[in-house]
Amino acid sequence: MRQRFKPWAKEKLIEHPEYVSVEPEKMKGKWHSFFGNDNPIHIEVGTGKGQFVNGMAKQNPSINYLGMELYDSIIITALDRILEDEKPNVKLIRADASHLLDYFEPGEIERVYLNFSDPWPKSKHAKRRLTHESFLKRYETVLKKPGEIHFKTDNQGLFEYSLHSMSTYGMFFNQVSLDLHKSDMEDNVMTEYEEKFSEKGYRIYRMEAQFRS
Ligand SMILES: C[S@@+](CC[C@H](N)C(=O)[O-])C[C@H]1O[C@@H](n2cnc3c(N)ncnc32)[C@H](O)[C@@H]1O
Repeated sequence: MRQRFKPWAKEKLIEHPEYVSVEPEKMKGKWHSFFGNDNPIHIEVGTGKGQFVNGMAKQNPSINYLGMELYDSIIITALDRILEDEKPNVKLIRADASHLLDYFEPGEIERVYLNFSDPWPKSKHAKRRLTHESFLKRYETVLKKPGEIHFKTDNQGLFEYSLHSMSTYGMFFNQVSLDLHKSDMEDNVMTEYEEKFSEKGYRIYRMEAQFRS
């Protein structure tokens, strides 16, 4: 995602500790208290501008959504979206998924969403893909068993890589769609990238994968 440097973004994030955690290590094991309830917590890794987590939070008030994003200048738009109508069940974490184990206790999360993750097409960059084995290990640890990953992308190469990486890891698939917008899924919440690419006529791929318990 293209980002413009916004020097004021960090300050604004810090002004809203009720919605954004910029020091997630301090929240390890305490995420339910951040939401003020024991409802399941679902995270979107690489939430971007937060359209998905905000839409999901509106659609499913008894699930807590946590949007994780690397960059202040991008996550700031997700915060603006939350502030527009102050939903209690969506919060943000400005953090790098590579350090997931520093932020969450084992079993603290109930689902991981990966939407339109950066494809890193060169094979020398495969380790950076969010569905690389090293990331799957981290997700498996922080997820409550059995633990699911829901994944959407327009990128056929990344989708094929991810199917292979997950099945090699021993995961199985509850749903696989090779053309989501022509499928019968009724409650799909679109992400920014999904809107942009489907308007251009690109096909959207989707899967629900589960770890073996
Ligand atoms: C292509 S965008 C997709 C944004 C959004 N999910 C969507 O579908 O519209 C991918 C986002 O993932 C973020 N990202 C990439 N690697 C990450 C990581 N290791 N931890 C957290 N966020 C990451 C990027 O900064 C970027 O905003």
